[in-house]
Amino acid sequence: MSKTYPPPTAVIDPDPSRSWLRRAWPLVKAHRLMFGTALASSALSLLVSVQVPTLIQDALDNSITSHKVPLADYMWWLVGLTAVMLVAGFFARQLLFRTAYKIEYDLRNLMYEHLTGLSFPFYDRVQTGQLISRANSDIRSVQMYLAFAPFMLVQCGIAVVAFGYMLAISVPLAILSMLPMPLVFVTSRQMQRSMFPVSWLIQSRLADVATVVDENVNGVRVVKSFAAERRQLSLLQKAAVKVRWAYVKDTDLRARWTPAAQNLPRVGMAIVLLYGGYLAIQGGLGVGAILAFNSYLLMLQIPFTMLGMLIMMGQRASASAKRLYEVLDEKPEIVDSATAVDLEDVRGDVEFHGVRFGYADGPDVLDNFSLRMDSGETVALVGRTGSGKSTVARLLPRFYDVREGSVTVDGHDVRDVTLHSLRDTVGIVLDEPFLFSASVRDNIAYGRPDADITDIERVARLAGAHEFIMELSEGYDTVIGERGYTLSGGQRQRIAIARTLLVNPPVLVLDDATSAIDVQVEQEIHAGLRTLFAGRTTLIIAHRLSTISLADRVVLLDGGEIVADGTHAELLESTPLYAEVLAQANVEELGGVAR
Ligand SMILES: Nc1ncnc2c1ncn2[C@@H]1O[C@H](COP(=O)(O)OP(=O)(O)OP(=O)(O)O)[C@@H](O)[C@H]1O
Repeated sequence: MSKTYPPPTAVIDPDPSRSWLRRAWPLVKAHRLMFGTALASSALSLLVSVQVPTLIQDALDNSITSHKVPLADYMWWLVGLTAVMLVAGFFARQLLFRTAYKIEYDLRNLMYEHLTGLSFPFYDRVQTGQLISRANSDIRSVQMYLAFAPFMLVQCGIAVVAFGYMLAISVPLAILSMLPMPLVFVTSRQMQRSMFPVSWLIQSRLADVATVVDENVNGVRVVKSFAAERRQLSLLQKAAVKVRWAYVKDTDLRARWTPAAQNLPRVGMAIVLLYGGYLAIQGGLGVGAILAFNSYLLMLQIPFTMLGMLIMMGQRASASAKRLYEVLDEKPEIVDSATAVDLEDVRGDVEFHGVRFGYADGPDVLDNFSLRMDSGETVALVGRTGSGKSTVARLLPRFYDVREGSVTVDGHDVRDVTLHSLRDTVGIVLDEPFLFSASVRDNIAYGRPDADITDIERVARLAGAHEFIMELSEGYDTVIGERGYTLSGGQRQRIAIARTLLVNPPVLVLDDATSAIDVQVEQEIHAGLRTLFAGRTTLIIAHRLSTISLADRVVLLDGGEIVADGTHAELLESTPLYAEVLAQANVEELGGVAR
């Protein structure tokens, strides 16, 4: 049963000329009620805590020293204030962290939603693994700053109130006791400044370790087949040593700076003791006042050390936000045009007309490529390796846009129809199909999650997958290992064919989709494949003679354009290159079998 999850409550401001904080502001604003209550509760709790030293001072001076007021009065006041601080502190923390995690949820979903919407050219260009592992820490640092910086500012604001109380007790003592505070600020700022680069280093080195581990795990089959475990291990060790070095450096710096930052305020206490004590001896100040002063000084120390941290967090968040925005500002290249219409009642006439295409800024892969496929026709596309066959396949569902010319389905340019309806119309099966770590049933039903088991079994039979699925330990409920590695290449391909067939697309593209299926098994499923192709326009990219024989027509691709078009027998007769390509492909296959 599928459950729908709430979408992000806000999006970032799209104007890239604005500061990162302004652009992120809508994320905070979306939770303003909760966040505002958190900040108000925190301010209340802090305001009350500022009263406590004064209360103790009065208790000392009025009850203990001079017995003017019963001590119990102060005790009840203290109990009352503590109760308020408890409740306000609870709400402050609860709501603050909730806001922080909501912001994080929004940011993470925004990123993921955006990444999902980006087109193939982006994924060709960017190292997505690094990007996603970095995104996690970037999201965290932006979230921390957005939620905790205002919280820290409230603390700083309360420090001003505390200082007001100190001034009310004694102006000269207040000023004198504050003398070490700039030093506290400078020290903590220095501390953060020297630790900032190291914390960056830790993050990027951790990302390096993650990459090595990821490659080791995902490439485990290559690693083991070359017996390269030692080499991989030493790569990992090298990366791990670098992480350790950075952590040790971080600890060194902490050990050097933290005691100074923590103990410097004691200089202020010494001043209070010395000058305050002098004033008390002179009779100008009560003992309670000295005690209250010390408490206020401690309260003031927190914001002064925090300011340094706040600046550092701001720098980090700004760098992180810029990286996130780089992705969020990336515009999907392949999108529905404003006037896009749905492809409906598709017959399946497909035409490539004078297509010129190349990847990114690269050279043309296809040049003046024209191909017409009538509804229901099965065409095999043959060509040397690298001649652009897969590229043709990718243009049909509009994974990429052509540089010149057009690709049409039923006469509609693929750029004029909605991507959704186009991709429902054109089913594509790749040679290395990606399967998910889910049950066989869920994998086949990927394009139609509500399909019932009868339909799933029907397409599995057509794709020649039913028999081996039934032999799996739990049949259709067997969970496939990561990327489908618990199945053979041919089995994976058959599941992928079934998955596409379930959607019942009127146009089908098989890009080397049966290459890993045993020649004999392929022959066995030919009857099924023929049934599949009947009634839909099918483009088969294949090397094998047996697969090519399923087609009504064969076209030969060379130098980015079609050089021959006809039946297999005609091409064999008229075009020496065709025979050459076939011979090469089938020799390779035989060689592969021999190896
Ligand atoms: N994503 C990509 N980005 C840049 N260039 C690419 C990309 N995909 C393919 N190419 C280039 O385009 C050319 C055609 O590749 P294509 O995969 O279409 O060939 P093919 O005929 O299917 O080859 P094969 O039979 O080996 O699968 C090649 O030179 C290849 O290097």
